Amino acid sequence: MDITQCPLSGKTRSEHDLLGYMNVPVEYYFGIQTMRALENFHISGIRLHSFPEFIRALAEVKQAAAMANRDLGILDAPIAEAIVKACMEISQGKLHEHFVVDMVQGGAGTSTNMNANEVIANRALEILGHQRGEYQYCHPNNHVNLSQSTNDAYPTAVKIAMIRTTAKVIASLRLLIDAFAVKGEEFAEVIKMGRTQLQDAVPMTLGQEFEAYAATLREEIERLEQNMKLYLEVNMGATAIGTGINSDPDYTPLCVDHLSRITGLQIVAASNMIEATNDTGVFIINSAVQKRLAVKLSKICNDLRLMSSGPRAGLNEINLPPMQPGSSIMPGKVNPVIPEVVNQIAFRVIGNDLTVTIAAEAGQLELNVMEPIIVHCLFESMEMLIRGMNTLRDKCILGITANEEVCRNMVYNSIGLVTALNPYLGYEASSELAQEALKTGKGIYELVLEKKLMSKEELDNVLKPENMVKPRKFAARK
Ligand SMILES: O=C(O)C[C@H](O)C(=O)O
Repeated sequence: MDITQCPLSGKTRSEHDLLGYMNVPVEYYFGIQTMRALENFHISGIRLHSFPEFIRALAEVKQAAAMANRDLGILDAPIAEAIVKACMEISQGKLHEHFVVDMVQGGAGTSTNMNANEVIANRALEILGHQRGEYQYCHPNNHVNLSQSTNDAYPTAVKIAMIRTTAKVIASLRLLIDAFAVKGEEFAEVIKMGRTQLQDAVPMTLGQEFEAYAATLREEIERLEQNMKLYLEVNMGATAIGTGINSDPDYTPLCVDHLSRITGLQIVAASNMIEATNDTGVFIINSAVQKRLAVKLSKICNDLRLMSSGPRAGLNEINLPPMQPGSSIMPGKVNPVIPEVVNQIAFRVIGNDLTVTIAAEAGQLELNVMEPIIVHCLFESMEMLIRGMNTLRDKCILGITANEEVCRNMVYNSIGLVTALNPYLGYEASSELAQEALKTGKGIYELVLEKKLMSKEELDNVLKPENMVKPRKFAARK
């Protein structure tokens, strides 16, 4: 819930901008420019306060800028201190309900930047002992936005928030990987049929299947961590287009130093500010990395749905924990709702990646004005991935059980078992066996003994689970 949904006293203060005057409810810490954005952008319905890490990062950027301006002597110390205090309150979680603009907006993020500038200015005014709206003492543009433009402050805040949100994605991913690894060990002895093209292939263990899920997801940690490092390069001091107009030559290093200390991140200034101001390459990579993770999660969920299909007329190799009645008409039916919802998250992340790609491509000359939709997509994808992975782990993976007998019977009744006899009988004889088994309905095991192709001891040894699920030494072929 944000402040615009709360009951108001009806009292207002008058504020003006280049378009004229507006009455701003006294309860609001934001001012006229945020009011304009509220009127203009009823778009996604998702407001800034849905992403607290973003608000925290905006406050940290504004704090670093105020400290650098104070150090340079271009912002009076009492005003700087009030701004710093207001920013610290916000980064600690206060006043988030006043960050109300829609995430999706025209104007390259100016509405977001002004929402932050106005809330900080009004809180700083209170700290200085003035009334909200008395901007002659602390002004959103003149003081809070000093030495900045949206075009450096906004992407810098986005990057800091992305680093922290990515860390949360990694934390959830690690827990999910651990859950798959635990199941990998639990199912280490469960022999089952491996399949390619959805046809019987060769045996494996269910443990190998689950350990492979852990392994494929483990690779994603490195991809996400690499991406986090790219976000450390920022363009504070670039101001509008990277030339640094209206900023002091010493502002960038000072601001970056303060920002590093405030955030605890090793932030560096971009070497080419013009490039850094119009480039969205880091967002493209981040989106691609998220898509890669989403695609892998979705593939795994497809597998879980297949392996748990049934219970009587499907593969029925595993049981997913039942989460809810599946059907309004079919009594007793239970659906794999958790993998299904994770599939849908993946579709959304894949769609968001396309949006990010198109928006990144749409940059023109010195700026990419499409950054708000990029930012919205990236945050949405990350938040959905975090929730999706937590849900998948807690409500599905940890509770999976194996139908050992079903898995084993499918191996011993399968024609695919014949592949294990290849090295002993040769491809031709094995093919004939497979065809006969198919035609007669007899098992491979039975046929080999019937035709005296191998002794029972030899056959049992070859078909031991541990001999079929990993490489082994063979005698030379004659
Ligand atoms: O808001 C600003 O500081 C600049 C704006 O994004 C613009 O380039 O028009």
